[in-house]
Amino acid sequence: MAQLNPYKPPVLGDKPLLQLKQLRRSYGHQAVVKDLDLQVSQGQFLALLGPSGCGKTTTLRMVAGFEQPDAGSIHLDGVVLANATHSVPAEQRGMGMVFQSYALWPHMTVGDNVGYALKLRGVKGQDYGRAIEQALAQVELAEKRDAMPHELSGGQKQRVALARCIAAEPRVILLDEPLANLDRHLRHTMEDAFRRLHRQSGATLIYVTHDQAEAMALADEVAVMHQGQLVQRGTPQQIYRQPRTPWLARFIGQGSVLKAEACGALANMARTEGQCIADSALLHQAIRWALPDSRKAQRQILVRPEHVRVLEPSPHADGPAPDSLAACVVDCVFKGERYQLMLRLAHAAEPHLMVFSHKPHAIGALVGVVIEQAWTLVSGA
Ligand SMILES: Nc1ncnc2c1ncn2[C@@H]1O[C@H](COP(=O)(O)OP(=O)(O)OP(=O)(O)O)[C@@H](O)[C@H]1O
Repeated sequence: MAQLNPYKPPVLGDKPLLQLKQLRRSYGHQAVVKDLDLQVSQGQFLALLGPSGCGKTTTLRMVAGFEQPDAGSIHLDGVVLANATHSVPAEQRGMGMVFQSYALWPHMTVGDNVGYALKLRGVKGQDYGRAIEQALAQVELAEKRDAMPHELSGGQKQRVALARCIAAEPRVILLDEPLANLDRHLRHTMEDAFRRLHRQSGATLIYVTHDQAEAMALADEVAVMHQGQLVQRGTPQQIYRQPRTPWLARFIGQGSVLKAEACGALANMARTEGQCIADSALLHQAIRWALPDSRKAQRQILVRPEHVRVLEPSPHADGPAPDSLAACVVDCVFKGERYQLMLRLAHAAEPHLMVFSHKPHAIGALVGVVIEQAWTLVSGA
């Protein structure tokens, strides 16, 4: 008999449900996934984020059982699902997968699409009907049970695909860019649907995306991949506020990576990565001193636009205020709620700084800026 309510309330387990250990996969001579270690707890919503081609889908396909690792292993609840010599078939892994293309059967009603896996398992009668009803209710499509797929919008089709996955009672739901085919408005609606589903069901989800805004909005943790490797993993807030490397700092959110010289009172910056520096005078001095030909120790720092204040030029002053950095406006773009400015910093090794402003600024205007805080990065990474 089918278990009609497969999911428990969202409780994150201490022990990982899914473990990827030193996972490797190559195609020909190209190593696509390199010694990847990743753990997912019961009830967790993990986003696997990275630029196109970084190996996210290959990783997900190895977890699903569509690809076999060359080395390393995948474990579910302590049981080996796959390694280089052994692979549990995809249909025996207890995984559900939702793809970019909804892959619904066009000749079946929404209800029959959702119940397809149950029927294969021999579920019939009231149990079958109730399971479909519950799965469709979770994605708020109960009223579409008798509709045909071609009568649905893209977002509705994707919700049916999700309901079909839920109805099959998987232990882990794997989602491969499920919103990639939808327009911006629908994507936001669907993000709400995913969040609600996770909150209400406590399902364990791994969500592959190259869209950082989507990953941040949805997941309780984000694992960022680059060139087949895990770069950093943490809550969306940690990934945004505390990126380790210049690459990640540029990939997530908006911001400028500047060089800062570390000497004298700034010596700590030479040694310390992963530190928030909230001393404007110190930061300005470090940025001014980091000249391109400097042989002194330098550190790269991340400056987010929300941490930069643009000073109004005083009509009487010849130059910028003494406690600010001098800059020239090279670009000003209207973004609806604010303007995004690109500034060229005078006397800095890395000349460009992105900032926000509530007012437009003329290209070529001279302004002063105050950098209120910055984050130190691993240099050279
Ligand atoms: N079956 C295959 N045969 C050969 N190369 C492959 C195969 N599948 C993937 N690749 C290559 O492996 C690399 C990683 O692909 P993968 O699909 O895992 O990346 P991704 O991060 O999911 O990218 P995207 O976001 O564009 O889907 C790419 O360079 C891709 O061309």
